[in-house]
Formats: sequence, structure tokens, C-alpha cells
Amino acid sequence: MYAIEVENLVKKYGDFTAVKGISFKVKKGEIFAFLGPNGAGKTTTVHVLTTLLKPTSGKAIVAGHDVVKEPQEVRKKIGIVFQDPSLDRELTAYENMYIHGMIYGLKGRELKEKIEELLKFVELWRFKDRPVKYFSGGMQRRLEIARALIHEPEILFLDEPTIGLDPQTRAHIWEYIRTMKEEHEMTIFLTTHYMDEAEQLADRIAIIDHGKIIAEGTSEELKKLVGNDIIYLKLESPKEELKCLKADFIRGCKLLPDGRVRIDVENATEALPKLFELAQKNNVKILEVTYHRPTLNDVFLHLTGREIRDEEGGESFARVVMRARMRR
Ligand SMILES: Nc1ncnc2c1ncn2[C@@H]1O[C@H](COP(=O)(O)OP(=O)(O)OP(=O)(O)O)[C@@H](O)[C@H]1O
Repeated sequence: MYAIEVENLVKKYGDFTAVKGISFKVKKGEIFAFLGPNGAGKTTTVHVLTTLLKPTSGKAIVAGHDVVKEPQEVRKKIGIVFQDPSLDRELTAYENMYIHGMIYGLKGRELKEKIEELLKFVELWRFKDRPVKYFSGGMQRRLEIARALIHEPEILFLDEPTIGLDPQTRAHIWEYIRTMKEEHEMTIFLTTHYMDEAEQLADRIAIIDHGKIIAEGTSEELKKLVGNDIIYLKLESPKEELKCLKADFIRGCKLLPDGRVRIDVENATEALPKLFELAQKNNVKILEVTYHRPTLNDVFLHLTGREIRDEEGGESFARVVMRARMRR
């Protein structure tokens, strides 16, 4: 049922506690994202779960095996793509795959077929004989993903899989990740500080900050922690017209100092058609509509009072805004 079970996991570096007693479970076949800012403890957690670091205390079961008591068993069943490149730059893509396959005991025709299948999967087959030092960052990341899949792991760990990559390459990598889940029923544990990445890919998200999980759930569940969706209206004569906007689906209604009307609703996409109908019935003239649904950024802000920094140009303010000009 569960691919990963973590209970009260603590990791200290000397006096400093990087991971402060986290607990979570990842279901088999799901994409689980660890979302948090730099230094939150994401990489440390991945390193413990992949047996590269010993936990200070607590328990972690990965693919049915205890990471401390049975590290070899865990390693056979997982694939890892590290944040920092770990390919041999002097070797070709094919040679990197070949050596990695041999380490996992693959050989002969089986290994050759697997390499071909995987290099085709990440669209690098035609570059197979090129030394990795001539690969772009995106090509290297794709090769690392292919390499991590060579022994058909049950669980794939991806530490910041698209950090520093251009939008097109990010989209490609997201596609590979979805295919691995859908066609190979693989469990994927990824860390990211990109909110759009967590939102686009993950079935469930744990938000981690200062070594603690501060919230966990689907992206929709997390957004509900923030509260309402908000609709802003520009009306022709807001003072008088505002009085007419009364209905069960409207949780709150207020005239703002800038002249706009703010309406709180549970779900903006469901409320908007009802609002237009109500306006028409009462002869209220809507000149402009904008709405704001809470984003994961709002969730992080709500929980911590800070924003997840996003220096590499992802969508730190991924506001979902619709502007519609309505003139009658
Ligand atoms: N080997 C180490 N010795 C001492 N402190 C460390 C070590 N590795 C990490 N840390 C500290 O532990 C904290 C968590 O680091 P970690 O790398 O796990 O965070 P992260 O969320 O993965 O962030 P990033 O994406 O920047 O790596 C940070 O404050 C970091 O400085």
C-alpha cells in the first residue's frame, strides 16, 4: 500500500538539526512532492531515504525495507537523480548508461535493449555516442533520468529535477515524469521549490520549512487552508449597485477604497456565472471582472508569513487571474 513510510525522522549535522521529526507516507504509484524553500531540509530527507545519510533518530521504510537495517535492499529498488550532476562527462551517453547498468547486474542483450529503450524515451538516442561534456544542462538531466531508470526501480527520487532549466526542457521532464507514473506505475518522490512544478505534477504535496512539515495534502486541499476565492468587480455606480448583490453563494461583499467591489466566494469559477445572472436580474452594470484563487504561494505565505523565494524565474506569483471586460 505504501511505498515510503517515515516516522519522526530527525537528522542533525553536529549541533544543527536540519530535519526536525518529520512523518509522512507516500502511496504506491503516486507522485509526492516535497515543496519548500532553499535550506528547508529537502535534500537531507532525500539522502536519508536513499540510504546516503543515516538518520539521527526516527524510522524510514522505503519499498518495504528499513533504510538503516536493510540499505542494500532499499538501493536495489530505488532510482535517484541528484540535484548536482553525477554523470561521467568524458564518457558518451551510451557508456554512462552501460556502466550504470552493469553496476546493477544487467548485461548482454538485455542491457543493450534497455539502454536503447530509455535513451529513446528521453529523446537522446541520436546523441548516444556524444561525450556528455558536450551536452546542454537539459540533455544531462534527461540522461540522468534515463540512467536512474535502468534497473526498473519501484521508486524514483528526483531532487529538484528541473532546477535551472529552460521552460521547454522543464515541460519535457514533467512529461517523462507523468509517463513513468501512468505507464509504469512508478512511485515518484520529488523535491522542488517551484510551486508550479508541485502543482502540475504532484498527487500530494508536503510543504517543508525549517526542517518541519507544515502542511500536507493535494494542491486543492492546501489552497483551502487559505480560505475564499476573491472576485473583484468594477461597477458603474458601485454604492447603489452593491446593495443588490445579495445571494447565498456570496460570503462577503465590500466596497474597496479604490472603487472596486470585493466579493468573497467559496469557488470563483462556480460563482461567476451566478454572479452575472444576479447582476443582469438587478440591472447592475459590471464593467470589469478579476478573480484571484489562492495559489500555493498564498498557502506558504499564509502558513509562514514569508514567500518561497524563486530566484530562478519560475512562477513565484502564480496568480490565476481572469480579466473580462463586460460592456452592455
Ligand atoms: N553536511 C552538512 N553540514 C552541515 N549543515 C548542512 C549540511 N548539509 C545541509 N546542511 C544544512 O541543513 C539545512 C537543510 O539543507 P538541505 O540541503 O537539506 O535543504 P534543501 O531544502 O534541500 O535546500 P537546497 O535545495 O538549497 O539544497 C540547511 O540549513 C543546510 O545549510
